[in-house]
Amino acid sequence: MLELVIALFLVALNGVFALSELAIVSARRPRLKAMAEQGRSGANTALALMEDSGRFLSTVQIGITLVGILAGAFSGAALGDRLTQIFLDRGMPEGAAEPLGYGLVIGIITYLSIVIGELVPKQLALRNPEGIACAVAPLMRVLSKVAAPAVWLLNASTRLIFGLFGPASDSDTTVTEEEIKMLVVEAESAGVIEEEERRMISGVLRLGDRPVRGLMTPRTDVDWIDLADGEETIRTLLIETPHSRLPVTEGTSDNVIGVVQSRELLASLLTGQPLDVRAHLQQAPVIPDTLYALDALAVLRDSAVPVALVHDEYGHFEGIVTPADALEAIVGAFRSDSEAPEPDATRRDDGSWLLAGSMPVDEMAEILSVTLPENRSYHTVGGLVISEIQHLPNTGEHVNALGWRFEVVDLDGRRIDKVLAIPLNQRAGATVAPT
Ligand SMILES: Nc1ncnc2c1ncn2[C@@H]1O[C@H](COP(=O)(O)OP(=O)(O)OP(=O)(O)O)[C@@H](O)[C@H]1O
Repeated sequence: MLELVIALFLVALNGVFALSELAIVSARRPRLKAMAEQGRSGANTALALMEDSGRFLSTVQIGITLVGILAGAFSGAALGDRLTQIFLDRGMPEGAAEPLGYGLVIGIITYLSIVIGELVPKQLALRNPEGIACAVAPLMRVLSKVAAPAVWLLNASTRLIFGLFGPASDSDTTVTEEEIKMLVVEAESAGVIEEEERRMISGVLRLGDRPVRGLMTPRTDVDWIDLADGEETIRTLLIETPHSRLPVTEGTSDNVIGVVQSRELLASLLTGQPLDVRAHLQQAPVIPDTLYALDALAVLRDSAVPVALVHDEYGHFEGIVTPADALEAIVGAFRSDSEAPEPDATRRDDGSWLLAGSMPVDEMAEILSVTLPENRSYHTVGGLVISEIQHLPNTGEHVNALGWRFEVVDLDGRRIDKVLAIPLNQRAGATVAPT
């Protein structure tokens, strides 16, 4: 009987080691940090064990190996003897009693070791790694102190063997952008950072992937002066524009020759001087629309004029970008004195979203939780709709894509102003063809 109790105890001990190992290895560091800040006991110890994972894993390995040896050498042999004796007492021949007795003991102990010693504790550990890590960490720390000399020997031997294979490759330690994004989402759900901070970090990371076309003010919205404009037209523009820098074109609208500050033109008008736009011209950097926003920001930083003129591959003037556009891509739209900004996306009670046609498509992908095709040629929600529908749509037309139905609800001229996005699983029987 005592042998049976010892065997079960060893199996359970194996389970404790398996549980502790998986819980501490798979616990998320930001969540443990948050628990430590909330005063949860064991959280700091678990973090310390994670920091020194080599020593912790060696301790667990020593524990599991010792338990296995003890279970086999002591209780296995003793239980095998006991069971063989029982079969002999019942008149079984010795040649059959011994293999049967030992075979049964090996089978039962193997079964219990796998189920109670490994599978159940590991499943348990995966369900709540941080909570279990906090609970087992103090015991594991005591054990790792007791086992320190043996652990040192194991670590030194492991390092020696790894040393024979040369230095570790960099790829193992490189953190990918995707991992950073996941970490930031986890940090937010663990309460380590605020939602607003998470949004800004995602916005900064997006700047490196987003072409400047996705955040520029398009040419249709730009207030600019043509050198051929009469004084009256320029006066009206200066009175009406809320912007302090205006691009200046000469000849064609694609030939932007620089920018002027509206303040300087107003000053010369107020002092009674003749309106000479060319005299106030400043050179602004010209950038291609495919340049990444991060690189555009570097161009603006090095430029004396904080406006970049965006041109496409054919040399057409496409729009302008200023540091304010980059900041807006990170923190969202600003309220100006003249008008409250309309949000790019508004969620409606039925789960659909009303989206601005000019909304950057990667921001849309984030709020709708969809993955955009790698080789896409569009940058805005309106561009997505046109690319899917394959023509300039009219109000009321729709197309199904990315698991959503996109319906054009408002046009501004030929420009798509508002799009209604409805999840397709909400509309039974939706089709994939434009109307
Ligand atoms: N001439 C312009 N026409 C249309 N949009 C412009 C013009 N100049 C700047 N913008 C846009 O206005 C937004 C704010 O830009 P920014 O703050 O750099 O200039 P601003 O509007 O002139 O304001 P400020 O007077 O503070 O410089 C950005 O989206 C920018 O692209």
